[in-house]
Amino acid sequence: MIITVRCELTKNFTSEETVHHNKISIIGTGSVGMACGINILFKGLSDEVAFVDVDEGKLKGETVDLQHGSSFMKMPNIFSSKDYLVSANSNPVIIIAGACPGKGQTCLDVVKRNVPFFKLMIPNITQYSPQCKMIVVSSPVDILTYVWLYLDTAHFCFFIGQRLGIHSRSCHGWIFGEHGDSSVPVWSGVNIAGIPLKDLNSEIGMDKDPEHWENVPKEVITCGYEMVKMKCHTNWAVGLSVVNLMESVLNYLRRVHPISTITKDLYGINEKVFLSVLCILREDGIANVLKINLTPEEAVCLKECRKALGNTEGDQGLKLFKATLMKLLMER
Ligand SMILES: NC(=O)c1ccc[n+]([C@@H]2O[C@H](COP(=O)([O-])OP(=O)(O)OC[C@H]3O[C@@H](n4cnc5c(N)ncnc54)[C@H](O)[C@@H]3O)[C@@H](O)[C@H]2O)c1
Repeated sequence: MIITVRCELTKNFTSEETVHHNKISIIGTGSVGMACGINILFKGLSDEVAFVDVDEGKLKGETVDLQHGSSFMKMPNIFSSKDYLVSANSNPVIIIAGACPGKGQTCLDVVKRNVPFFKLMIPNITQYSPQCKMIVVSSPVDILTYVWLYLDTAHFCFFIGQRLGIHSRSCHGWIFGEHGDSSVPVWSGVNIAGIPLKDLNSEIGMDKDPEHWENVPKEVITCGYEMVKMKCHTNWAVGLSVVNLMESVLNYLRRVHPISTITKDLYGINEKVFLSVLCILREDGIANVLKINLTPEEAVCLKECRKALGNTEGDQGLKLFKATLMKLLMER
């Protein structure tokens, strides 16, 4: 037997084989994938993280760069490969690979480009992690049910906090409905330490509001586009919000999050529709939907929002994407 420094330094009491209990895989090491990865590593949410990407050079570069920072991480087991075998026995698997809308492109263009990616990715993921939950972050927007509205609410609280000089975590308020122009800011629920801002300014968020708080939700809608103009993509806030939701699931936290789920007979909307509402998130997903009191005006806005979503649902490209995704999931 060759005497090495390692044998001299330590005495083995158990087998050297590493046993991992909790592995997360990230498919796609672009800007959003790496933002999610770094958050998971810093929080120590799993005891192993595996990355998969088609671009081997980038994959290796990102992995080695992260591994070199291991001393500063709570959990340093980072692996990667182009081969999905590296993702075996993961739960959850986060899918962040795929095309982003380029300049002048619509969501539809991304749909058409992302369908072949999904056809390739989902069978590979499920082959090695048949029991996994999948969290989809890739565009198009209506598949991002667990992400978008949560991110909008985070932006909403941030902008409120900026105006008041208070940390956004101490600003409570929500965006309901959908991600986009018809999203609904629930001003009646906005409060700081239980003090409703509506009690201090009864016109808050309305057109005649002398303080123009109605600009806050407008900023929420436009800030993503502004960031894309400045840095060509967005990644940090979405990465943080994805990992925060995962924390609720993985750590059995039963926290309340504003996230999209399929709803029926809620807030006067009788049809089945994906809407962002307040949900209790637990280890196996959404446990309950919280029914809060909306003002009649907010309820009307939510119905308008449902109509806007209805228009999107009629979109042939989105129908094609959903049908393909559902077929792939059913084939698991
Ligand atoms: N939910 C949100 O808020 C949000 C925000 C930003 C971006 N996005 C979406 O997330 C996705 C990724 O965004 P990004 O900025 O990280 O993009 P990016 O271009 O930086 O990275 C995409 C990565 O996916 C990889 N990839 C492509 N096809 C693959 C495949 N078949 N298998 C494995 N890897 C593959 C690419 O090599 C690349 O590294 C896009 O669809 C984008 O629209 C969502």
